[in-house]
Amino acid sequence: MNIIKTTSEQQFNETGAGIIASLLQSNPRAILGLATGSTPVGVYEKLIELYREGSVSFKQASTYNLDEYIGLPANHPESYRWFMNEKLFNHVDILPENTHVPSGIEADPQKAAEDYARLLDEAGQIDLQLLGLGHNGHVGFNEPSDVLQGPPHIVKLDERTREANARFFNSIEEVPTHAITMGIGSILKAKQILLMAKGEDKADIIATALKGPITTKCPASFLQTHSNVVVVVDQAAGRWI
Ligand SMILES: N[C@@H]1[C@@H](O)[C@H](O)[C@@H](COP(=O)(O)O)O[C@@H]1O
Repeated sequence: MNIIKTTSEQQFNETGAGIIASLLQSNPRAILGLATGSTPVGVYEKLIELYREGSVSFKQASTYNLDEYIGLPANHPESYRWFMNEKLFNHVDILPENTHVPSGIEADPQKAAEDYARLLDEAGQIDLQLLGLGHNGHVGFNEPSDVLQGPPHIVKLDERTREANARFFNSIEEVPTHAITMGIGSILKAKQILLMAKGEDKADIIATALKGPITTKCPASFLQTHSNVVVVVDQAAGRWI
């Protein structure tokens, strides 16, 4: 596991974006697994900058997002499809049909999860999976539990996760109770994983995830079983690792 401790917000974002940009430069047809949340926002801004400078293109790339809230349509400002369009896709040369986010509005969410699983299988191996980290050790929306699931599936969100994400909604009541997420198996299939975390509030959980026991109670701990993980943290999140 390669741990990179950055010393400024700018370096944090540049490091994450640099890893993604180098992949796209060496393999323009790269398949990227992307994440939402506040952590990757600056990384996406930097990637847009690199695209505008002409140093990176997404024209032949394709993307698969980790997760989506159940019940939020693509035009809801808190849906992850909207987030991705706003924060990255609308500003680079990626073809819309090459961007994939699970659908949160299907009448049968279980089937939507199975459809996403099929789509991922057809796509082949993800070259690089970008991940943020939840305060409870979740990755994507794989919440701590007695059991974890491998393929994409429906999850009931932890109250802690809903509270953490309530900052993006008008009230906690508006935060969906369920989501569709890639499973831990889908995530671990990626060729390379880029885990990013910043801020003091992530210091304990990232140490637990990377140095503690591998347990379903901390889904991110399964990243210890992957042979190609790069971890990018700031000083605050990285203090115990
Ligand atoms: N489903 C997302 C995760 O993919 C994300 O990594 C995590 C951390 O979010 P943040 O980066 O805002 O701390 O929480 C969200 O709930």
